[in-house]
Amino acid sequence: MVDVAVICGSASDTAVAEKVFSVLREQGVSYDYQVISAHRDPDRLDDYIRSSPCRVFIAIAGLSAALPGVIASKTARPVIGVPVSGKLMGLDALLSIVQMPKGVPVACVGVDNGENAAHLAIRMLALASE
Ligand SMILES: Nc1c(C(=O)O)ncn1[C@@H]1O[C@H](COP(=O)(O)O)[C@@H](O)[C@H]1O
Repeated sequence: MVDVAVICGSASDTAVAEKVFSVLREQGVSYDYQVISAHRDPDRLDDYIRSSPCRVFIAIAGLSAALPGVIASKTARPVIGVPVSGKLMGLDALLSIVQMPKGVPVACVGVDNGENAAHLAIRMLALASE
């Protein structure tokens, strides 16, 4: 059983994931880490979402960042997206994550701001434990 599932679209997003881990570790929150692309490996992503016992997902992705939205389409658990800076300073990923259609919500933190994704996840978890 883990509290948070952290998923990156690519191993190249690891530096942003490390920011998430550092806050979660500091606060004693358990997490699982996976690199799974919704674009490149949709079936494995589907399997992971179905089998993960986590309570919150943090999805980290750059470029055309479908990952957080695809996760949100497959679970009712909260999804926090972290846009990663890349070719367009992260604006492409930011807009991909923020502009979700109604009914499929994704919370979005600032570009490369893995720390805030972890802090927001911790606040969500606190709702259930208070
Ligand atoms: N946005 C996505 C998705 C996805 O949304 O499924 N899969 C990979 N990516 C992003 O592509 C960028 C370049 O990836 P590579 O470095 O592997 O070419 C990464 O920032 C990743 O998050």
